[in-house]
Amino acid sequence: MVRMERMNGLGNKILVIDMRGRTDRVTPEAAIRLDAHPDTEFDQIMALYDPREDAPDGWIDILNSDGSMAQACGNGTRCVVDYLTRETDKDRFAFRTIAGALFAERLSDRLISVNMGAPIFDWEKIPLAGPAADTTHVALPEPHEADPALQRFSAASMGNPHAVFFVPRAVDSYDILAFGPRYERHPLFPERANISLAQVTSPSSLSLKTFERGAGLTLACGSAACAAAVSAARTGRTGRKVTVYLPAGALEIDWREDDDHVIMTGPAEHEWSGRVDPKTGEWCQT
Ligand SMILES: N[C@H](CCC[C@H](N)C(=O)O)C(=O)O
Repeated sequence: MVRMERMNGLGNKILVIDMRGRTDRVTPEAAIRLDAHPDTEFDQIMALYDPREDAPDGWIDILNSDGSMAQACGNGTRCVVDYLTRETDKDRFAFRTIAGALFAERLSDRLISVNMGAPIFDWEKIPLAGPAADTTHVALPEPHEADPALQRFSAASMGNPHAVFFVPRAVDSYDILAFGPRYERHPLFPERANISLAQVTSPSSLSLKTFERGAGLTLACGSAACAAAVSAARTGRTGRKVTVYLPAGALEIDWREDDDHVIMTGPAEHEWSGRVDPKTGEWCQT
């Protein structure tokens, strides 16, 4: 059994599983068993493995609740930092995931910043299934909704694929469950996509709701907040510093001019500690 922390990032349900010192991996079977129990159901598992030369604070595997691997998880990364700050007085961390290097900094007991890297707008790298000259306005081929606001989106990758639909009304006024699953698996998205509704509320703020790839409707999606903020800035809807409002709070996004990197700042919350068998998913609270 290894240490497992039940945490959340603005309500995004995270399990941090500490695999340091081991050579095995958290299995998809364990992930599916953990998600099947109401106390351990999650959006993402952040599995932390031993440091490496190119990852001084550890390698992180990100597992969605459907067992699929993800390249980025902003809310989950903040939870890993919060977990590690209970064993060290370090403030700066360098990880690596399948998408590359990932840097984070603890700003206070409540706030953690994650450098999510530079957004990717090239249709082939997002990826989209076909050419898109302008990824700020991509028309979604049939099957799509009748509402014109749900027929075109801005596409971006934060290491993981995002489709952001800018809508004129409150994001909660749309039934995202009616089209989110179909849009997530639309043929235009060869690696599926995180589907977000964004309502711009000022030149420096927007509200967001996301149907996540591999996890479904979540209370918050950090990488989607980044994708929505850069898409809003690209289309002149906002500046490069945006507050993204979610049901449980806000994320501050800063798309830096100097290095094109996106810095996401927000909280992480610890709920309970436990232990888990990474092979079978058998667990207990401690
Ligand atoms: N479902 C996402 C991964 C988690 C993203 C989200 N929880 C975040 O905080 O960034 C994907 O498969 O691309």
